[in-house]
Amino acid sequence: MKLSIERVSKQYGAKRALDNVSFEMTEGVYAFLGANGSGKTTLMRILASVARPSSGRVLLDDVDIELLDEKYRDLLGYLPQHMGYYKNFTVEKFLFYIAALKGIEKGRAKAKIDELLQAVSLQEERRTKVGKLSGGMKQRVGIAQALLNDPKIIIVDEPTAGLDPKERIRFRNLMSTISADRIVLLSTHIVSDIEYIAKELLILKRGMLIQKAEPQHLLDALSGKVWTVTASPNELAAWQASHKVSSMLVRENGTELRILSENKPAPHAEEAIPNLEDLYLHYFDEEAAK
Ligand SMILES: Nc1ncnc2c1ncn2[C@@H]1O[C@H](COP(=O)(O)OP(=O)(O)OP(=O)(O)O)[C@@H](O)[C@H]1O
Repeated sequence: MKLSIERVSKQYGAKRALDNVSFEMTEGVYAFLGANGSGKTTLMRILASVARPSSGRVLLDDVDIELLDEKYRDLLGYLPQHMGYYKNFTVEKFLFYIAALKGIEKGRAKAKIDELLQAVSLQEERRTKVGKLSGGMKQRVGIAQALLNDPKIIIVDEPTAGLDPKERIRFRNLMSTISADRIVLLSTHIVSDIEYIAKELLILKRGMLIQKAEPQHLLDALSGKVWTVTASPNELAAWQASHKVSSMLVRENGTELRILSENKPAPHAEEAIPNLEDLYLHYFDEEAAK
């Protein structure tokens, strides 16, 4: 299976939300990293066929998804950034309702709902009204509804927003397991969500795809540019003003700063192994500073 994005642009009035984006995906997890407004949601909506590109096209195994139409949607599972829920429906009823919309026969839907409620650990909430669930629980209902039709292409926009650390790990494992024979595309600001599971990272910046590569490849490119230095409290502000600081860790002998720098920033600085947080800062420094 191959999903090809060919020279896709999207214009909203004078705003170019996507600018000539091209790439291909096969089975596995792909993760969009991008600052706010970089075009992730716009691209995901186009791939989920709820929005159309202003120019360019999307092909599944070399056939335009507009021609495939319903056949394409049958293969699709989509969790939008802001999912609309029916508050008065119980979790179970909501999932049956979505299953019916997707044309899934009742017996099959029941088996699938049982399986998915277990996968997202919501068995005990199956008769709870959606309006009474916590944000993280609602998000798990959203993940379950996206998987109801056993989709071959899964598009999830910030799926872990609102999930606690345990739920994030669960979600990561679920995506990793199901991606063996599926294309999974997810967007996030939280880099730990995609560590270990992403086959490729796609870095979008102001509507342009500026990188698409294996995480390790991108991390290797940062090698020799990440350093740690230990600073006393009165030195911290100066370090922050003069360098890109990716993290700070309070230790007994001072604060350990993680710094991105082309050159060794101080004689006592020690080289560190780049991680995804460093990578995010490297690409989105100006956005992060805004
Ligand atoms: N319907 C719309 N009308 C006008 N402009 C829009 C519309 N949708 C998105 N945009 C603009 O297009 C750009 C890309 O937005 P998009 O929502 O795709 O970004 P994003 O990377 O998903 O951001 P976030 O991380 O904040 O969700 C932004 O500048 C946004 O303001």
